[in-house]
Amino acid sequence: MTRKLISDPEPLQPEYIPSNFVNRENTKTALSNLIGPDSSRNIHLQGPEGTGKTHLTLRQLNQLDQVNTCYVDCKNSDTQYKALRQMLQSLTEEPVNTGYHTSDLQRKIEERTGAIHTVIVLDEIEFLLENDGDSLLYFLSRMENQSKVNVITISNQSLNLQKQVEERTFSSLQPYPIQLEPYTGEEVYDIILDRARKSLKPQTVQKSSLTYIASKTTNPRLAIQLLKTAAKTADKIITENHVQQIEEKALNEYIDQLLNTFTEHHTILLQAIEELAENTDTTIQTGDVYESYQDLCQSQERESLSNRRISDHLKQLELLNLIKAEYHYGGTKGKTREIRLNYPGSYSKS
Ligand SMILES: Nc1ncnc2c1ncn2[C@@H]1O[C@H](COP(=O)(O)OP(=O)(O)OP(=O)(O)O)[C@@H](O)[C@H]1O
Repeated sequence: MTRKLISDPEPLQPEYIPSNFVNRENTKTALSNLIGPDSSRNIHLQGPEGTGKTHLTLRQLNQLDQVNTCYVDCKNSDTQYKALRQMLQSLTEEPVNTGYHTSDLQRKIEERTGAIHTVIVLDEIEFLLENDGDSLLYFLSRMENQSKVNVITISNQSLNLQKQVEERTFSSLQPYPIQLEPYTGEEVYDIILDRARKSLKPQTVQKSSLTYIASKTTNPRLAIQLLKTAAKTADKIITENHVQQIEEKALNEYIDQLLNTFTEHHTILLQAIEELAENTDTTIQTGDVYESYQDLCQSQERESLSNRRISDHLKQLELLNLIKAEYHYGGTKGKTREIRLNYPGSYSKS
């Protein structure tokens, strides 16, 4: 990162957890009452992208003493097996080899959680539920040491947890629901103002440029990315005009970051959809996406994946909210999907 305008790059990084959260007092209080050795409640946190679900939870975990914590990002650990390995790794602070059977991992986790209060966070749980069903949640909801465990599930707005899991799982889990509402423009303004104050040199950002960013998106993650890209590229001062010039670059960096734990095929697939979207005002058929994806693979001399795998990749792009899909059932082709791009904020590709 260039340092011309930036005095401290940390507050602009995705993993930076702020000490002050703008307007989330109620959520902070709820989390501190519900998580920890005095509680065995399970929680389901839900809300649109960037509303602070992950960082508010991590902040709460950081404040707990004498407690084991396991954080699992289900985007990467999207099967019961991978998630259990990740949990055991967190609990033992040692690598866990792949030779174990699922039931061995479950037993070891039960042993560990019996000794000391444990908080298990399953972030972006929709990826695991979509890919592998609810067997992990069922196991967690029936563990022996329920009184010593908090299970926290976090999901985006589209998941209906109660519908997605079996009734027996939901009724033993009984998660306390916490709903996070989207931010207003003023709240996004306050969030980026705070980041600008902490990371930029004095008098390097015009107020109108922050107002402009806050008018473009209610997602603070994207807003912070806009500020960061603007700060890295401006000469002396960030003006509204400068933000307008770097918007597309910032959007691309934001999307790269969302996709950085996925494969190159996800990127190629999104590129195929972008190209199709440029040439049509209506929705895109899945068959056209496959074709266009295969053409792109060929032009890049890469082997393309099967339709079955590409279908799973499309679902993941949908869960990342980068595309919207409408499903149609019946007819000669069985289940079909119509797709359109869904870029964050009020952005579309020019
Ligand atoms: N109230 C707030 N005050 C300050 N910063 C915030 C606030 N809410 C969110 N942020 C910042 O916005 C970014 C996104 O937050 P976070 O990752 O916690 O959101 P999320 O709801 O988990 O998003 P997603 O569902 O997309 O994973 C982070 O940089 C976080 O620090």
